[in-house]
Amino acid sequence: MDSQNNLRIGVPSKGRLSEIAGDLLSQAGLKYRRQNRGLFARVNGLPIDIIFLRTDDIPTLCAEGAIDMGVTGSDLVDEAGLGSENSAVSTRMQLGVGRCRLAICVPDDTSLKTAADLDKKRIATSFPTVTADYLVKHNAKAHLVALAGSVEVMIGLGVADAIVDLVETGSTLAANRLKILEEIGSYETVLIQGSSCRDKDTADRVVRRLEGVVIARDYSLLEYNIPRSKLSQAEAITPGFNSPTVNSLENKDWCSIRVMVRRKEVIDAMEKLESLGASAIMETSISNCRL
Ligand SMILES: Nc1ncnc2c1ncn2[C@@H]1O[C@H](COP(=O)(O)OP(=O)(O)OP(=O)(O)O)[C@@H](O)[C@H]1O
Ligand SMILES: O=P(O)(O)OC[C@H]1O[C@H](OP(=O)(O)OP(=O)(O)O)[C@H](O)[C@@H]1O
Ligand SMILES: [Mg+2]
Repeated sequence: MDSQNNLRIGVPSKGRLSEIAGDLLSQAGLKYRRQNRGLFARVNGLPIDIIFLRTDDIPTLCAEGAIDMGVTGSDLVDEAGLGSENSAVSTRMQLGVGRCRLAICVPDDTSLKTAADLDKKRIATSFPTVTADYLVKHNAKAHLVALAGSVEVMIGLGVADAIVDLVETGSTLAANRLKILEEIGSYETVLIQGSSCRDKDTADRVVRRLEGVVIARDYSLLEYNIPRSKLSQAEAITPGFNSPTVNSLENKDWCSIRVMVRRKEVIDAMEKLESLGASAIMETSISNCRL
């Protein structure tokens, strides 16, 4: 196939999402070699090119049709003004990683109570579009100072009365003696697709492959034996992704169950199943799946 028709996927060239995106694509069987600081790589055996870009440029370049798909933060999709329905990009998948919140933050000892109190104040942020939208909804007219980074120090420097920035663990806020006044939104890493995508079949294939990895990361396979008389109670504890697989055992009064369970619920489910009378309860991790 002519490489001009290859599906182009934009991947962060540096920063925290660069490794996250690379690992996901590699686990989904999209193998490529990035040479030195090259900005382009061809995927082995598939009609796909990887373009390495700044994370915050990926939504706009996808909307412009320069790339067909991209891995980026949903916060950056919103900030590019592309978060609404009917826009030039759509979110194909939430990737279950890179979770963070965007928040209005103020000094620990502030007298400010709500977003409305920010009227006539100064706010420093790397998210002027999302911030302006939020302030309009809360009837506050503030002066926005748009910056590329290190936003948390701006109150101390006298540049602003409040900031709007991403918060993950909250440790940067604590280190700068700031606290959250209001949360604007919750975000995560997403796979986006442009409306003029040049190869929708390959794009769907990429989505299916990534779904296999993302679901597998979230779930474990649980197997156990249970008396048939307890089957419906066991099914209530582990309803499964679709429904559990029930197999017969030599002893007709018993059956064996195979079921997918959210990883964070496994220990709790094991305890409940044991109390119910289940035996040989085993958890196996899954690295990839098709449901
Ligand atoms: N703690 C966090 N701080 C900032 N961004 C985060 C955090 N956790 C997840 N993210 C996501 O990562 C995106 C930033 O990705 P980027 O590739 O620019 O990484 P970076 O490490 O912030 O790079 P840079 O050094 O250029 O600031 C955010 O838009 C957000 O979606
Ligand atoms: O709640 P936390 O876990 O502390 O994470 C949030 C901090 O991390 C990010 O900064 P980054 O490291 O990207 O530096 P930057 O400001 O230079 O972009 C973000 O802008 C916050 O400052
Ligand atoms: Mg950053």
